[in-house]
Amino acid sequence: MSFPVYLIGARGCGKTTVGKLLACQLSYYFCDTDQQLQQQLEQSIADYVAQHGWGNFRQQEHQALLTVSSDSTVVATGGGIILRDDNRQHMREAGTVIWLSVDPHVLVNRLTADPEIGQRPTLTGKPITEEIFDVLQKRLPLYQQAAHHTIDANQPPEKIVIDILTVLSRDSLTA
Ligand SMILES: Nc1ncnc2c1ncn2[C@@H]1O[C@H](COP(=O)(O)OP(=O)(O)O)[C@@H](O)[C@H]1O
Ligand SMILES: O=C(O)C1=C[C@@H](OP(=O)(O)O)[C@@H](O)[C@H](O)C1
Ligand SMILES: [Mg+2]
Repeated sequence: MSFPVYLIGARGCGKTTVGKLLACQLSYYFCDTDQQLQQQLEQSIADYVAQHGWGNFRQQEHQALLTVSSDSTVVATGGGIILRDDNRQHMREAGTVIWLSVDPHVLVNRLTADPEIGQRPTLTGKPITEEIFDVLQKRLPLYQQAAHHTIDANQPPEKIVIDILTVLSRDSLTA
């Protein structure tokens, strides 16, 4: 059975980028909870959060996670998916959870180069490249608790995909 593969990690760790490449290599579908949400809501995350707040966003995000969770699918989640217990439990039980672990200074460089501010409004009121250190510090235990595997994602996307395929093949051999 080809269960879903969930990519988790901080903003800018490469969930969307690596997810597309990984899906291609696995001949899986690719879904992104942020893209799913913005299409369904017909507005950017920034606009939705400005109007309805983060609490309502997290409820929408939970529903998007359930919607895109299907067999033979690579799911790129949003960086805050791990905040809800039910999201962490769902992903761990429904499929394989891969944490793309990236050094915060590398995240700063990537988010500076490509902030995608419509999708990534500030979480704390600080600029997203400043808040990343505190946000990541608070979320580390949740990424660790949710993940079946941790991958060093400070590398080029293609190398990350190779490392993910290696752990997935080990899983299938020991299943
Ligand atoms: N492994 C990587 N090496 C260098 N740049 C990367 C890597 N993964 C993603 N990026 C770049 O970082 C930015 C954020 O990537 P993205 O896939 O949107 O991350 P996420 O979905 O985790 O927020 C994009 O500009 C992307 O091109
Ligand atoms: O870290 C977070 O709480 C968020 C990360 C974003 O997704 P990416 O991690 O794909 O940027 C997006 O879901 C939203 O801005 C909230
Ligand atoms: Mg993304």
